[in-house]
Amino acid sequence: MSSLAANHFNGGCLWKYQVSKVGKFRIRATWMASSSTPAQSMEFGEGKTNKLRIGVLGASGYTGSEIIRLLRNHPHFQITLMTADRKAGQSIESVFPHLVTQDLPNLVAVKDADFSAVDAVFCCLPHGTTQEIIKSLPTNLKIVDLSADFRLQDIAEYEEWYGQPHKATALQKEAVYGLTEISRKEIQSARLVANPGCYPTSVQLPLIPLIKSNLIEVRNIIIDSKSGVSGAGRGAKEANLYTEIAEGIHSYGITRHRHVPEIEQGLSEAANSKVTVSFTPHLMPMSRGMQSTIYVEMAPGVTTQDLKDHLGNYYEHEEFVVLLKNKEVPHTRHVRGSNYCLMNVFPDRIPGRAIIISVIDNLVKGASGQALQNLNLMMGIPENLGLSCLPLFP
Ligand SMILES: NC(=O)C1=CN([C@@H]2O[C@H](COP(=O)(O)OP(=O)(O)OC[C@H]3O[C@@H](n4cnc5c(N)ncnc54)[C@H](OP(=O)(O)O)[C@@H]3O)[C@@H](O)[C@H]2O)C=CC1
Ligand SMILES: CC(=O)N[C@@H](CCC(=O)OP(=O)(O)O)C(=O)O
Repeated sequence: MSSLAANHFNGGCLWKYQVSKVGKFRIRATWMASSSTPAQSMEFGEGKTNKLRIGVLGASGYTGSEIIRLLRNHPHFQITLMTADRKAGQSIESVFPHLVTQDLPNLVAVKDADFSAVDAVFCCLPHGTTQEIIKSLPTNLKIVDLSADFRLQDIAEYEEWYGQPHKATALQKEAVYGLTEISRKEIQSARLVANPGCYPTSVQLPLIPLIKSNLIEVRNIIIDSKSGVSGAGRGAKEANLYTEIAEGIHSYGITRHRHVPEIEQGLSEAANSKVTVSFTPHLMPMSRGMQSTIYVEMAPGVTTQDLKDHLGNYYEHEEFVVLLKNKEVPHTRHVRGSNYCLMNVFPDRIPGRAIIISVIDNLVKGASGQALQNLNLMMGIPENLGLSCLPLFP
């Protein structure tokens, strides 16, 4: 059993956290220790709520609605601003009837938003639009951006894969790539975090630790990924009609999906050399969930058990990344609606190769859940606040 402690200021009080770990699971205890100065409490916002005031930009979209759902169970965050584009002016229950029981502000257009009543924002907007909107936000705000706009360090690469020049290059330099379990230290001190894409999360969580320890070769990495349709957002698109999606699957973006440079950026950094991957995503007839099946070549003398042992040790103390035991096969059903990434490693029939399978919920660990983990970290509070719900099953 181990423990770690953290302090933060909220509503004029210093809250002390003691996080105790027993094996894989964390038990959290909180208590109020003493009064803080007004200046310190400013860090967490002022006003009637005594909570950190959160803006959700793009609250009428799928990832925005997941942020709202997760924040329902957050002890220190309260939503005070929600924006939409076409749906500006509407109430949240008219857009998402499942949120009717929540006491939330109406949706406003970004141009009409009052950011003086906000301490931090989740930016759940389409890429391209996001850069200019973030550029115009007050610089005191903490921001977690769920779009792809600040993920690629090389702006020439951004232009190549996203088909438009980057319009906020200074902010791009400031942004920290938010793959939580890998870059926790950098995220803690960041003001702007670029939340990873869903496919890159499912691929990098298993591969980065193995590459860093030279357990797999960085050539011939083949990634076969499958996503639920919510990955494409809520906007109406002909290709996403029930009649186009149901009872069939199809690949898309073969060799040119915009997550290729993001995956290669993360793996190259881990390898300290340029890594090129084969990546093919598929659209599945399911509303949410994502699986990546990854075929790798092991380094000379390395066995699949070595890969398992390493991933097991690497993630031993992580709440949200779990290496399955024995030959258990990860299943998207087992992460549905939760912030978990489940993974396992299997021997391939081809000697020297291994098959790694990882699953996440694209909207939670692949988007809003990881974004909340990151904002918790940026605020110096326990990373799992609002996130420790079990998956929906069946
Ligand atoms: N869906 C997923 O699984 C994942 C998505 N992401 C990324 O997160 C971001 C949000 O995705 P998602 O929630 O799926 O998208 P949605 O299409 O479901 O929602 C987009 C939101 O942005 C608003 N919006 C659209 N255009 C504009 C604009 N020009 N100005 C201001 N607001 C605008 C929409 O408002 P309105 O409804 O009124 O039109 C809506 O609230 C995207 O960048 C996406 O790529 C990242 C990881 C996973
Ligand atoms: C099924 C589907 O369409 N998925 C989206 C990826 C969703 C996501 O994570 O992408 P960003 O955050 O990078 O936008 C796609 O392939 O473009």
